[in-house]
Amino acid sequence: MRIGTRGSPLALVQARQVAAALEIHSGGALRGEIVTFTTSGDQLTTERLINSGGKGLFTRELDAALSRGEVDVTVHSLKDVPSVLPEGQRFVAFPEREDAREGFLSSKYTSLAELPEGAKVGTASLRREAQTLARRPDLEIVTFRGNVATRMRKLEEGLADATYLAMAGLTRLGMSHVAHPIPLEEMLPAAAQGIVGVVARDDLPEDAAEAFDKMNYKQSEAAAYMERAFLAALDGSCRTPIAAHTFDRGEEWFLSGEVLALDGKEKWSASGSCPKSATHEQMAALGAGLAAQIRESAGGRLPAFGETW
Ligand SMILES: NCc1[nH]cc(CCC(=O)O)c1CC(=O)O
Repeated sequence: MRIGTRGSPLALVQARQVAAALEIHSGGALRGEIVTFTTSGDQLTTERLINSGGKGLFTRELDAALSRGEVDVTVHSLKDVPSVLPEGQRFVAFPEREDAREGFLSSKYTSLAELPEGAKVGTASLRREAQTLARRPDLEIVTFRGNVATRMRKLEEGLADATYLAMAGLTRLGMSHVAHPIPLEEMLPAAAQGIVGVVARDDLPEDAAEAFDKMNYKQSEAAAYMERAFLAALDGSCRTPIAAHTFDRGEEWFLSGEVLALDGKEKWSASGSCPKSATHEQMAALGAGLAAQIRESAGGRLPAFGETW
């Protein structure tokens, strides 16, 4: 099986884990060969350009390669995957979710609360920017892009006093020790953060489909459907101030979502639950329902997402 992926260190770790699981779950009958692609998102270096580049920046080239049959499956960080997959493609596995929390990185401070008045926080994420300003309007946001090593160097150079990275990425790279995890209730992560999605064409052979089904985790799958439905109903992506997370409450899934004004001065939240036995449609209905509640309570004051692309 040819496994398409971005070439970043994190993407490669994720693709290799899928390749290893494929081999195990097919009893050695199937092997994975990693094929790397550079996506439009990888080429972005200009400040804020990422916010005007459109949806699917990190997936477009992989989607095309899968459609053309150059690869058999693609592996993605689910939070970078647009709400609607290309025609003829479907998810075949959501492996075990990694730590979904945000990580706080700083050489001097251990949390947002400790930062002195007017300190600089580096991020290129509109969600992290809005969530930061909501709690600390005095802070200054500076644009921070690049991989983990680049961002840590920027911190050391003093370009910012602190930054955020997803614990999932850091943990997969064996670097979770550089960050202070932020409780989920304190800073709700991006929808699908920490989840990996495996995508195939509709014509995936049965033996491969079975192997992917065995590496699928019900928890990751449920969270994927609920959080992505919430996001889709708000027409957002990981570059808009929308956050969502699914909590495990025994017999039920508890979905919590929020949308913020770009300056963090307003915040709309909604939450609800559904039984773990719910169908994908019922899960998606919960996500869409919470989004509708937020639209109603915001009454036309939601940021105009369409215009931020
Ligand atoms: N938007 C970039 C991106 N996409 C996935 C991850 C981390 C891994 C994950 O959340 O699954 C990151 C980096 C980050 O937000 O710190």
